[in-house]
Amino acid sequence: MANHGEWQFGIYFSGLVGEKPTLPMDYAALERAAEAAMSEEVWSYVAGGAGNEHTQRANVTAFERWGLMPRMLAGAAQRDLGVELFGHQLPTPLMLAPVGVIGICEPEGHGDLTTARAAAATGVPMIASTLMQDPMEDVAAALGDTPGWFQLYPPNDRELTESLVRRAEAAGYRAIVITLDTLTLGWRPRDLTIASFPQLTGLCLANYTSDPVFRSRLDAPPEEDPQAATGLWARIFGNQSLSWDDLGWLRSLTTLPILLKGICSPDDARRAVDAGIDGIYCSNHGGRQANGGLPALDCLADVVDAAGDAPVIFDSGVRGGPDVVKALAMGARAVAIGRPYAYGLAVGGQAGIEHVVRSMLAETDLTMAVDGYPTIASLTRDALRPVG
Ligand SMILES: Cc1cc2nc3c(=O)[nH]c(=O)nc-3n(C[C@H](O)[C@H](O)[C@H](O)COP(=O)(O)O)c2cc1C
Ligand SMILES: CCCCC(=O)C(=O)O
Repeated sequence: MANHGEWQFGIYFSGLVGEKPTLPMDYAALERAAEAAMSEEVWSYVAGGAGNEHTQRANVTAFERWGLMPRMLAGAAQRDLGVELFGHQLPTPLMLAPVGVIGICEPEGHGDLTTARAAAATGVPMIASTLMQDPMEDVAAALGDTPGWFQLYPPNDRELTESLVRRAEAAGYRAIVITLDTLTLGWRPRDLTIASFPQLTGLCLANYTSDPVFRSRLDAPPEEDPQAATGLWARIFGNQSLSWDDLGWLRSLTTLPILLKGICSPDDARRAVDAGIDGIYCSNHGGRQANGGLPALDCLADVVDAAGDAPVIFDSGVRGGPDVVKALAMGARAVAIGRPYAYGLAVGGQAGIEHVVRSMLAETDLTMAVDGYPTIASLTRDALRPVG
């Protein structure tokens, strides 16, 4: 059994064992190292966002507008970061957000499997994207006992949608996350300039090309005519006519918990819960889709209030332990990271992801220790004050 507790009490400090760390110890250094490690195409794709990237930057600076109130003598010598989600006890509230094309962040092109192995080693759940270089079954096997959720981009083909959900169930994923904010791709100037997007996504169609329904739609197998497979994928990927009326049908496909990702409006959160959705994933896709929007953090509290008993997962702009703590205090049940672990993978492979995860957990744990919050339950909105 892997030791998932290495981050506790901040012992994940290379300095404590007297060695100079070989991996970056802060986010700015991680970003610089990732840019140096990645090709220009991959860097533009992963680091970039929509438009002039205002929303992407605002996601990060939104955290600076909130401060944590330190409490003394609060019994925080021992912390418990455990949370319950859909009947499962998780050791920490951290999750790996779905990053389609994570495979390309690793030269060997098996970044999905590497991510799953890092998730297994740290006990931090992975949300596996529909867009992967390795099929979901292989990724689920690499996760072992660590929970995996499957992120669904519902294609414009009901039979294929059903097949993907059934496969996810059979492979052992424990929840389905339906992403709603990317039914079409946002305006991404960096990708438009480098024009690399079709090549990069074309590498990540393993969940489609391994699917019997997808294959049945092709005249020749994808191995013989990859271009036709990519063309078909491009035609069925977007499902812009998806509506609230389709949720009943999506709900009927599985007994697994379903979450909707990309929810920022409290009205949408309410509507989702009314439609039998089990969890809300508050996110603006890390600022990669709509520019000119609100920072995701600014939407979180209202979404939590509207979701009632349904758990809310949060991502977009989380860059360190204090951000995790602030999102939890706002009411998120769990907090996910996207770019940080993709950069970890580019810089150090599996060890790089583990380093990012353990550093973030160590900083979360230490923030709670220093500020006097022993448990996730002790983190309420009372712990937060607007800065200035
Ligand atoms: C390169 C890249 C690919 C992504 N692919 C997906 C995806 O396939 N499905 C999805 O729901 N979200 C995807 N996202 C969005 C992430 O799940 C997450 O919402 C976002 O990265 C969080 O913001 P952060 O990068 O600031 O942490 C992707 C993000 C990045 C950076
Ligand atoms: C076609 C969607 C690509 C994956 C994605 O979600 C992203 O790049 O943000």
